[in-house]
Amino acid sequence: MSEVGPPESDPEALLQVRDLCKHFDNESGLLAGVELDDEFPYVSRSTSDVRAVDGVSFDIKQGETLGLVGESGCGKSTLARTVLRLLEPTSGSVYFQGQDLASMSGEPLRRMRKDMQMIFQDPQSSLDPRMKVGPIVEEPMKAHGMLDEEGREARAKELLEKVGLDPQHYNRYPHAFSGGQRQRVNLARALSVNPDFIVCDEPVSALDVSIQAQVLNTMEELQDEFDLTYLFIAHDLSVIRHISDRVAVMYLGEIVELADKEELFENPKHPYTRALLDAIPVPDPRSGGRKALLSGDVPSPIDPPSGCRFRTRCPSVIQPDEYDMTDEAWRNVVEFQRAVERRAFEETDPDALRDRYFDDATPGGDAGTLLDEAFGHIERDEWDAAEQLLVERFADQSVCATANPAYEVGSELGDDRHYAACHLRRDEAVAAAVDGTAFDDAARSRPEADD
Ligand SMILES: Nc1ncnc2c1ncn2[C@@H]1O[C@H](COP(=O)(O)OP(=O)(O)OP(=O)(O)O)[C@@H](O)[C@H]1O
Repeated sequence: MSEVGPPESDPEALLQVRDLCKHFDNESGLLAGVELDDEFPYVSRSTSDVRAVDGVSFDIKQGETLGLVGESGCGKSTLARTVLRLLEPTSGSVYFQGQDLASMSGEPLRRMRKDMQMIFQDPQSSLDPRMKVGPIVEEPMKAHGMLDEEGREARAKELLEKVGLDPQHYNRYPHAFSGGQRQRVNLARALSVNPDFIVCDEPVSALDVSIQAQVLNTMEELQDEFDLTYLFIAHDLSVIRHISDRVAVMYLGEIVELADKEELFENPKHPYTRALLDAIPVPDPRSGGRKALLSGDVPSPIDPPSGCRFRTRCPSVIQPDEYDMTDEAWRNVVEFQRAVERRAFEETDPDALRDRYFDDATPGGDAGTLLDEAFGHIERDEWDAAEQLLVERFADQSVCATANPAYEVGSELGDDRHYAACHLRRDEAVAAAVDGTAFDDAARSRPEADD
């Protein structure tokens, strides 16, 4: 890892993460160490890795909050823990205050850890119920040999007050506090060792909405007062919008979009970000609350799709160059192919399927011939053959499947960079690079997918 060298990026960044990967050995999971093959030959056990974090890069500047958002299981917590080196990275680098964390160990790493604290989602289980809150707050100071006993008590009381608690409650046990108050105790504990950087992993998700805003406001006040830098993880976009300066959107182990908060919310460039934003509950009662959520399941991180990982659910997947269908006809092909993959219908009559999926637009030419072939397979109950044909000749031929997208486009709001991992942005990225609104490495696109 150390041969990766110092990353060339924002020299003022407090944290620089480059191409970070964390893969879990699948064998450490449920069937770890169990020899099944002889006894249960029909149980196939994959030895492939879970690619929980797979080539993630970003910077966080001193004093800013980077929000990290994504669906459950996309790798947010693994990324956070790997950044703090609570988990050993599989590859890639993390530089904190210009120092390569991977090359540190023993006492220097322990000292560096003092400057990097973490707050977890569940304020209940992260506080030892047998300890009073005063000693809980003092614990990290003790571990790092800070101050004497009296000094630690005075600092703990001062911090309890700073986070909005009554210092007189120093001798109370955690059960005497509400969820929001317990999270404030956690904040005081993290602050006790005077850190520069705090990773907040879903810190308000377990709290009532009315309490969330109060805790977030306190976190913002503390950030100003102590010049703190936050990596703030949440799956809730309204929380992310409240607290972040910039936002990174994560999908299946990768960052798919990263931009200034306003830019990301007002001018999202990735179809996944748009889908997440569309899923935010709308206050207007006539809208019926939530809009449609994304269709289809998130693929397994053991065998993620080639190219763009979102392509198997993307509503805007790009038509392969070799066809010349109308947009409607291509959308129908995609919808039909996904329906066949999911075995979403029982109908096998070609005319009925044509009516159902291609009523408004049927592809002609080669695409039409291939579709007829697929209809024939379904009519003969050869579902696997139909699926293989549709996937290989349509889905797998798209640039979305054959190349990894990575583009920088011009930012309309704010003057920060806007990264969008979507091939739909290819032309914009090139234009941005040409007229100088983006950066030198804009429009860089990674080579052909290797899987
Ligand atoms: N120790 C582990 N061994 C094997 N796989 C793991 C391990 N920890 C996490 N994973 C897998 O890695 C992927 C990412 O998990 P992670 O908990 O980082 O996601 P997340 O976005 O934080 O989800 P959530 O919001 O639900 O906490 C998931 O597929 C998860 O099952």
